[in-house]
Amino acid sequence: MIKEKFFKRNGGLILQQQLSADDIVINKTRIFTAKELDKGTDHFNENRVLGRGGQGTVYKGMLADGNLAAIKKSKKVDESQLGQFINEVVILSQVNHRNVVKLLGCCLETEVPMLVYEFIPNGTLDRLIHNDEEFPFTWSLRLKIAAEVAGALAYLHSAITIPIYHRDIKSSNILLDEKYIAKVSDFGISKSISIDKTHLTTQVRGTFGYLDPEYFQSSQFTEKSDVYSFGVVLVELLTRKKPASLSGSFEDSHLGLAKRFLVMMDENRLASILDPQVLDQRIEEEVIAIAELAQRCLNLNGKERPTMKEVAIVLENIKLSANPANIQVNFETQGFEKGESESVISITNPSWTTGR
Ligand SMILES: Nc1ncnc2c1ncn2[C@@H]1O[C@H](COP(=O)(O)OP(=O)(O)OP(=O)(O)O)[C@@H](O)[C@H]1O
Repeated sequence: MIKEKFFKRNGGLILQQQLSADDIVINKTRIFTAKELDKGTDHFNENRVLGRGGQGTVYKGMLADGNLAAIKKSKKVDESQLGQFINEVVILSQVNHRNVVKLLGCCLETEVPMLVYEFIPNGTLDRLIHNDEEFPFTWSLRLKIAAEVAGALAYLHSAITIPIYHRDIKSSNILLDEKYIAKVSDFGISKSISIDKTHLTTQVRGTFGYLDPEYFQSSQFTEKSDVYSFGVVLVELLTRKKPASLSGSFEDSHLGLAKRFLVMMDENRLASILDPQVLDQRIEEEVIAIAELAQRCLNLNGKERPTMKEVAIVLENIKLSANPANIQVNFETQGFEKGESESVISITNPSWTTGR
């Protein structure tokens, strides 16, 4: 039968094997029929398209139980690339975290395999930062999203039995739900270290602007490469600028955002690169703490970067001590306007600056 042929070709047997090795997982990951997904997306109607990525097209659909879902239909790929699809199923079915998008299951009996996720209604962080200027993107929301993503990555790196590296952290892979809770998505090129023990890859993967320069040179992906990419997301949250802008001034496009940010930090000119909305909100002490954290994440030497766990702790501490009455710092060293000096005194609660 043709369905069986596709199921086998799409890695269904490998998947069944992997999933049956884990009783808990098998209960969670459903195998959907082609019929249910076809019906739920109105025959993969163009007006149901949520977005298109490197791996395929994502459709909004309704499942037989009435729940909304995002259905990722892979591009036509040759058999060697099908592993990437199964990879995402195997990895995501081991993960259970409130800030990681939930995989509901997959469908392998069609010519191109499909993945079914919970539907996340508020688009991507990328859209919020760069395409939604009307949105009142408060500092506390930025801080909350950063802390949530860091928590999810810390969990993936260390809290589960087999560490998982995401390998493509960027603002367009961070989805936002109805309450603007962040959900990390797109695990297509992730690796759990049990699958790839050496982390030595022949082909450098990831996204321009977010890619760890050390990994780019050595092809050796480490947990610190995710830390670097997360650092770029922090800089996006601070500046509302694109990581690899092809438009704008020569200076903008010539140097990537991460590099420009590091130059500004070195020259004590942080204020000149910040999003004006961030400056307006008078939370300079927190901004400096986040900028310093981003600077550490972007260290060219991976070993010098903090772990995601450290990053998550620092962010939680900044959130907790985000009471301007308790924290005062001298901003003039980072090039803030002298006129803002009424909020400039000395540090009385430096816990977040040390990350402890
Ligand atoms: N669970 C989901 N709920 C709602 N929308 C989603 C969901 N997953 C993906 N999308 C939408 O589909 C788009 C494409 O997602 P996808 O992960 O395939 O690609 P990408 O991250 O944009 O690109 P690439 O795969 O090349 O890195 C996303 O930008 C998002 O708008």
